[in-house]
Amino acid sequence: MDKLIDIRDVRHTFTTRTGPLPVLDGLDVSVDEGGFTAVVGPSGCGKSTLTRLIAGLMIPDAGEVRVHGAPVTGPRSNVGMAFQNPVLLEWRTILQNVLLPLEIVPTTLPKREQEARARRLLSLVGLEGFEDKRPSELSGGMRQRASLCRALIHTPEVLILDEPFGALDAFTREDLWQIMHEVKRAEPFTGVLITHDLREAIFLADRVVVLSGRPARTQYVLDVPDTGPRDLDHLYTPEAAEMLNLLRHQIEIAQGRAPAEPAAGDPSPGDTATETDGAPAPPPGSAARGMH
Ligand SMILES: Nc1ncnc2c1ncn2[C@@H]1O[C@H](COP(=O)(O)OP(=O)(O)OP(=O)(O)O)[C@@H](O)[C@H]1O
Repeated sequence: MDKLIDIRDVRHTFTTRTGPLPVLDGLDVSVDEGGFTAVVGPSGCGKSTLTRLIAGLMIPDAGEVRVHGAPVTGPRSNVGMAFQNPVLLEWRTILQNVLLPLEIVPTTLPKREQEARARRLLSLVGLEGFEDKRPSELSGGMRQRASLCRALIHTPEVLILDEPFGALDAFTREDLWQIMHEVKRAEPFTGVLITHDLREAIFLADRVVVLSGRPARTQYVLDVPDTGPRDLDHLYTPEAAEMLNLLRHQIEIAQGRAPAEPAAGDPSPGDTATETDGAPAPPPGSAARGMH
């Protein structure tokens, strides 16, 4: 499969009032066309900065950010974004909110077809009948579903989801995970999901990238095996438990609460022991790569 997003050895330091703040230091992330990559890591490590790189909202000090093989040199209009706070405009109906990107990004789609597409997306996420409501008339989960339709209306090349379900209660969140699978089947997209929820990461994504603490580098990559259509029961299988254990261990390393593992080929510190002793092994069918 072709890489749609290819980020290599990216380094970046922000200038702040209190001095330089190194945020990224060796970031490698690639997302295949049609793939869905989740990015996890300690709070404040640089996950949202990564989404800004993909959207072309900032250019890194060093390294490469390519989309479809071309270097990203400025803001990209063909990116859809959804955030934890959906920020829908109260003076517009839900349908008008979903149509908003088409007023900003040039489109050749005739008006009637734009509206038909917005209605189709709303129906796909279960919001049929709510097209003429105002955002305040919807629950938090419904607003987030509308925000997802808005992010998809212009058929973006890349869909970026920055903790979109973080503020929702557990049941609503799980509903939305299932809706996401339905949306991806009906409207295939290439996705990048930023999340703090490891269950969400393995349920939605086909690849999970673990970032180290700040300045972030790519610490670990887990390819989630494709087990066909996923339902929530999938999260309670031994394979899922193993993946979650492994990712949790990697997060502990990223937070500095567990020792880092040696790179392949590094001399072992003891006669027989290795630093990976005690670390969970990758579950069968998954491919895991440590990055050093
Ligand atoms: N434009 C900026 N100027 C200066 N510092 C910034 C800027 N943008 C982000 N930062 C800082 O860079 C660091 C990484 O921010 P970022 O939002 O990417 O982290 P994050 O991993 O998404 O955080 P969280 O998990 O808390 O959402 C933070 O310390 C943040 O304060």
